[in-house]
Amino acid sequence: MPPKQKRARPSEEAPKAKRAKVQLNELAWKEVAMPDRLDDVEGFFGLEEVDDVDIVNEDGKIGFQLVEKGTKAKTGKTKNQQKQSKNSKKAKDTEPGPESDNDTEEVEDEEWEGIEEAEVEVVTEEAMEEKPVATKAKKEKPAKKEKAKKEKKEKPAKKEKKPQNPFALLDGGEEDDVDEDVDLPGWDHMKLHPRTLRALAKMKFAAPTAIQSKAIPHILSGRDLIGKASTGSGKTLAFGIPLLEAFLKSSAASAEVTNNADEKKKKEKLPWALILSPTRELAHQIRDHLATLTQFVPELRMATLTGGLSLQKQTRQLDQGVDIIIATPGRLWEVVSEGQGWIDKLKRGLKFLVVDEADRLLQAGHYKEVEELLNLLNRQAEESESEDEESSDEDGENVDAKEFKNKNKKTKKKVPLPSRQTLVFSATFHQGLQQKLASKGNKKKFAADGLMDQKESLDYLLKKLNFREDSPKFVDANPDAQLADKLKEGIIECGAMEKDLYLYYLLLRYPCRTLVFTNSISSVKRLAPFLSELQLPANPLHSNMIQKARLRNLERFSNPSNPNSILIATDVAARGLDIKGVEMVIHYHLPRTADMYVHRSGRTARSDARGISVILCAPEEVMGVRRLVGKVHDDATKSTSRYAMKSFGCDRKLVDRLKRRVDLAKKIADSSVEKMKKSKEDDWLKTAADELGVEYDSEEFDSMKVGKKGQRGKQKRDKAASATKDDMNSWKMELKALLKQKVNSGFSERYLTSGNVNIAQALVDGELSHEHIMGVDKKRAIDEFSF
Ligand SMILES: Nc1ncnc2c1ncn2[C@@H]1O[C@H](COP(=O)(O)OP(=O)(O)OP(=O)(O)O)[C@@H](O)[C@H]1O
Repeated sequence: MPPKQKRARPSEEAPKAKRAKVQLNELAWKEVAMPDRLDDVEGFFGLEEVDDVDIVNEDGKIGFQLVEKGTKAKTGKTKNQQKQSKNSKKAKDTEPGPESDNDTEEVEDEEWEGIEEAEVEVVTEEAMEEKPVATKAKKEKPAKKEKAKKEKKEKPAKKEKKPQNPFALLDGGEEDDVDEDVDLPGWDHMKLHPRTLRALAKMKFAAPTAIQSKAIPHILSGRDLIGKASTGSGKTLAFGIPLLEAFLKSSAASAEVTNNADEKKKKEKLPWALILSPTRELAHQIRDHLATLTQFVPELRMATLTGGLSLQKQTRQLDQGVDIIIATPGRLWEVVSEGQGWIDKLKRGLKFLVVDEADRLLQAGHYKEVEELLNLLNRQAEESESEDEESSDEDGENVDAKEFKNKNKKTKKKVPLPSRQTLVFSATFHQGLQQKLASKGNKKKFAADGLMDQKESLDYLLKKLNFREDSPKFVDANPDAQLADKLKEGIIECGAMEKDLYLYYLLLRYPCRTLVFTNSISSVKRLAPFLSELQLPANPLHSNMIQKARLRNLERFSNPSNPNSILIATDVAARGLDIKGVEMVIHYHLPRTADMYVHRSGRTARSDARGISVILCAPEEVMGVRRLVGKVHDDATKSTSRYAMKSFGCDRKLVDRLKRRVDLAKKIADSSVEKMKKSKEDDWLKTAADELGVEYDSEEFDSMKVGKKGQRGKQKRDKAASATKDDMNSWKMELKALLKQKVNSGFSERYLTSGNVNIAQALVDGELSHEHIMGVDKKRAIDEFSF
């Protein structure tokens, strides 16, 4: 990775005949394919490579040379070459470098240090004229054709007859002739481009979902739109398909423009769509999804701007020219603050602005950045033009920097309507939104439902979006229900202290990919080891974890080889995550808002799948559940359906039998956690006391620290921390013995009699399953609902 501010310098020597120099940025960098997952693949996410480049060393000066077509291309990034470049650069240049970027990819950045400053020499004129886009398209085609040919050889019969089903064409591995017709009657009415249809066929999406059916035609006709649809209902493609259609249409139109007419504009390659996402994980998910959709349109280029990856690499991607930017507001703000004129480019280029999960953008602390970004995007074109002139005439200060400085000083002018189309999507827009927009926000009207702050902010944000129309099209794909069709909801009423027991019961009785939500980080920290003691390994996920651990745990949770994986998470995992096979969501705590319940529960029953959401409800939460039902289910106000949430039937006898296991596991886990916490705290306090030169007395400190209110909790924690090694050992032995016993009829004798079986290992090896422990056939929680 190149360092932050270093750029290639013009050579001081006279250029050799017919050799032109280009910047590293101008090469056709290609992203290295990574497994289809959300994480950053141990730091390799976003790795790029370039073909047809040799590294040359002329008189100790490192450079790059494009090799002629037909000759064997070498990548410019072997480790040795990087080191060579780096070393030689270091040897030559003793000037202090720019301050290092504190981004997460320091290692990779370090390895690239020095290479950015090297010059790139284009040997042939033909090569020089190749634009990155064209290079990419040309290079990918032969590879695809070869693959298709290979597949054709393996399945020759399929090519002969016209496929009966629309997907057969793709299954047969036909050549990628993008103009070939794909017959997908479900999509007929939208008159989509053959390349879009081909991708849909490959994804096996035979027909649009409701939100896609309702929203896409309006977007295609040029309307601004607010789309609401339940979780997992395909909102990403509801905006993704029209974006692709518009791109295909505009590239067809621009192909008709004669070479001379708009040559300059074509070269500039302005971004024409910006998608804002509240989280980095979502941004990558959207990108992956759109990448699948646009797989037959290699000339369309996307860039993801999110935290956690090198800012320089992302900026370089932008410099190469992108069509669609998918960004989190924080990182986009950073990019525009860098001052490379990006706000100006966005203003001139954007044809689409998409805000996904708009209500989340308000809650996540991004609001300020979103607002500032929209302010800048909405600024009058003339202002930016005059600043442009100033900046180039005077001190060369960039447009963005000036806009930042002046944005508050300017007298407010009427914001002109933008030429871009604005699309806003979420699962939790309320129904009165359209009227509110039309009335331009009567704040008093919103106060009635007690959610004043959020709705006021939302109204404000929507105004900031500066829709072209007074009343943008409001499409609600599920006006009667906020939750997915195939989601079943249940409630287990239990004592507050029994939640662990019922959680264990559910996980043991109904093994499946399960997501457990809690309201606090400390609960996640406690429950993960607790379940682990019970031989149910659970992956924790909360915002205090380092990003890499979060991503790794998410990846483990979504690993298809473990269909019974468990994730214990705070609401950081509540929105947007599209993880295949999540069958059950358990609300260990009642969510704080109805919207959060909708999003949490929406991690299951996605697309056409079934799923179940169960609330573990303590007596003090009953009123909250009633309020929740009233908000989420419209028909809940009718006396006949007062309880839209059915009581989830539990085998109470079985629950009783699990009690001792749970008690022991709790003791072991709580003691371990408290011991660890205490030793960490003691270490820290001792060091602090040493530094201050005072004596550290833990008891005295504790009495000062904890008020009366916290005394009970503290006593409990102290008790847990004071468990002796012998206590722990005897609990562990007893638990181990209990875990080997059947809790129901039909338990495998092998595990009853063979005393030295390592149950955890047997579970991992797949020799032993939950059914063995339970002594019953696997049951699906969803099947327990017979309504
Ligand atoms: N037309 C279609 N037919 C079948 N499956 C589809 C179709 N469109 C999208 N899907 C699939 O549905 C799943 C959910 O889509 P998506 O993530 O876009 O949902 P969403 O509405 O944005 O959910 P959330 O509100 O939770 O973010 C994805 O796995 C996607 O591949």
